[in-house]
Amino acid sequence: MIHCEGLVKIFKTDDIEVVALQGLNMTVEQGEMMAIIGNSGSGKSSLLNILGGLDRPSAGQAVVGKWNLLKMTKEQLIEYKRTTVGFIWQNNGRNLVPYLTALQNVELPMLIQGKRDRAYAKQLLAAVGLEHRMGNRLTQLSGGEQQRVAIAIALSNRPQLVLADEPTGSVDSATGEQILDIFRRLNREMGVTIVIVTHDLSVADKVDRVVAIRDGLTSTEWVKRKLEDAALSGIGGNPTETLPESDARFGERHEEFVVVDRVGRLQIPKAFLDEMNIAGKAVLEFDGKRVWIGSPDLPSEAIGEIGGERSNGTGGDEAG
Ligand SMILES: Nc1ncnc2c1ncn2[C@@H]1O[C@H](COP(=O)(O)OP(=O)(O)OP(=O)(O)O)[C@@H](O)[C@H]1O
Repeated sequence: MIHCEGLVKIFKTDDIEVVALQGLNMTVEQGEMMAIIGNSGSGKSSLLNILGGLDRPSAGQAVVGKWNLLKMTKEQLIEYKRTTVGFIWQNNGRNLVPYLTALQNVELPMLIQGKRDRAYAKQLLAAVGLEHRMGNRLTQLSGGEQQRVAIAIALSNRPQLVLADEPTGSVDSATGEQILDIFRRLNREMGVTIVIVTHDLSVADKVDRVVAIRDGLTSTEWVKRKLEDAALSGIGGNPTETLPESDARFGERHEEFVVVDRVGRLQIPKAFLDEMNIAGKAVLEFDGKRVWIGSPDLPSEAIGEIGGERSNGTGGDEAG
């Protein structure tokens, strides 16, 4: 559904250039529900805005379904936004009209496109659990209910892809959980691909996969373990070491992978680099099964020894 390769986004202001995405690679399968996680300024919104057709990439590849986001004309971009993608923001004021009812709000984008479908609008509001609130004005709804109206609106053009930027950011945790459950149901029942950008680690429990973005690049990926795998201990090393905010509970349920791009580049977590005293360059050794990364100050036999110990299962934490 989504394929980004070497994606670059540069923001130019008068005297400064900010490289928000530095050659990012990411693939999302059709029908997947996944989350993108990362610190403030890591490039999450830049990526989501590109995928939503709200902003143009500077270079690289970004393909969503049949659409090539780098090569689209203005007219194609409008058509893409109208037919393929639905957007949900944390601040849902961006796509809600306060003095209209919930139902009128959902019908509005349909009207603009000349395709009003009251039955479908009602069906969407029922799907987000608001059948009893359809006739209420937005000002009469709670923040969580308004967010559910925003989800119904995002689905009003029957999109194949829904992009949600911090959808649980401004609601309490119980409402946040409800919203994620709605996403999951829509994903299962309607087959919509869902990409959620968040700081919120509890989202990870509700999605199939989490991709971390660091400095404008995908760095680490966590895939939800199958139940039987989760019962086994020790798979995937010690994920909590590199998890954002070290959430051990999350680590127990997900298997961690480092993202390696087509030309073999990967990101080593800063904590590991500091621990190993690596700055600027490192030495690499391949023992036939694993690649070991060490500081240039470490004699190469030492890396070999560590490798030997590890493959015998007696070593400590992994270095590479
Ligand atoms: N319109 C813009 N003009 C200039 N720089 C920008 C613009 N939008 C984003 N940036 C810069 O690009 C980088 C990535 O920003 P982005 O908003 O994508 O990060 P983010 O991960 O979504 O952060 P947050 O979680 O705080 O929203 C930051 O350094 C930011 O300052």
